[in-house]
Amino acid sequence: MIIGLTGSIASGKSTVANMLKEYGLPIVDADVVARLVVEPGTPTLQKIVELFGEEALTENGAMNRQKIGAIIFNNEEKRKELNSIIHPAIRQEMLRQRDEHVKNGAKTVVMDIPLLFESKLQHFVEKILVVSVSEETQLKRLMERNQLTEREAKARIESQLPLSVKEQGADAVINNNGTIEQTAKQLGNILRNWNVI
Ligand SMILES: CC(C)(COP(=O)(O)OP(=O)(O)OC[C@H]1O[C@@H](n2cnc3c(N)ncnc32)[C@H](O)[C@@H]1O)[C@@H](O)C(=O)NCCC(=O)NCCS
Ligand SMILES: Nc1ncnc2c1ncn2[C@@H]1O[C@H](COP(=O)(O)OP(=O)(O)OP(=O)(O)O)[C@@H](O)[C@H]1O
Repeated sequence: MIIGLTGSIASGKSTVANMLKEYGLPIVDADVVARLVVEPGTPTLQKIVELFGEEALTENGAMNRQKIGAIIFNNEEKRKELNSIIHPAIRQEMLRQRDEHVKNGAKTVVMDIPLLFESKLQHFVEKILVVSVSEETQLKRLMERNQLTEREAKARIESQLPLSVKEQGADAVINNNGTIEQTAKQLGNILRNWNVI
């Protein structure tokens, strides 16, 4: 079974992905892949420099994540342009990793895709698991984790679809407002229900 793990920024996807790893399930992580495809020397990074100029790079020639984040979370047009460069490369590599796990005999593969709904990637997966939190919890955890002001955090949250919309497209929803233990318990129930464990 291919499970799509999604949610929104700081809703707890990585926290749940780590629990899934403990069950021994292979994870294909879109955020990790997004870093891989822009390593120095890649054609994708070259295209990003063409779009944003040399200031897209740090002194070491790597992508300047902070600078690009500050631009694209506040400018929809630039975000769409970046997405159109980087997303095809991310998709290709994610499918390659998924297929490799299946070839190596994995019965279940988890694809952790923050923008599963925004990018309409539902067809990549068989079951969709949404990790959800209230708007209040999301804002608080994002500000704390990334050391952002309320304004910066809200800009990031608003660049994604609301969690209420994502819940409607889910096969199962984890409510991650509570403790880590409560989240782990919900996950266990869902995996048993799906006969994964
Ligand atoms: C904008 C970038 C440089 C910011 O890097 P930074 O290290 O600060 O954040 P990180 O990569 O860890 O992403 C954190 C979260 O931001 C959100 N996010 C990232 N990119 C986007 C985007 N284009 N649109 C909406 N939300 C996004 C996701 O929820 C993601 O989990 C980076 O996120 C990036 O390269 N984004 C484009 C690729 C992408 O869409 N990645 C999302 C998963 S496919
Ligand atoms: N149940 C919980 N109780 C307290 N803190 C939590 C809980 N779940 C997650 N967190 C914290 O909230 C923050 C966001 O969680 P996490 O990094 O798992 O989210 P994410 O959805 O993967 O985010 P992103 O899309 O930005 O990668 C982290 O600092 C994490 O430690």
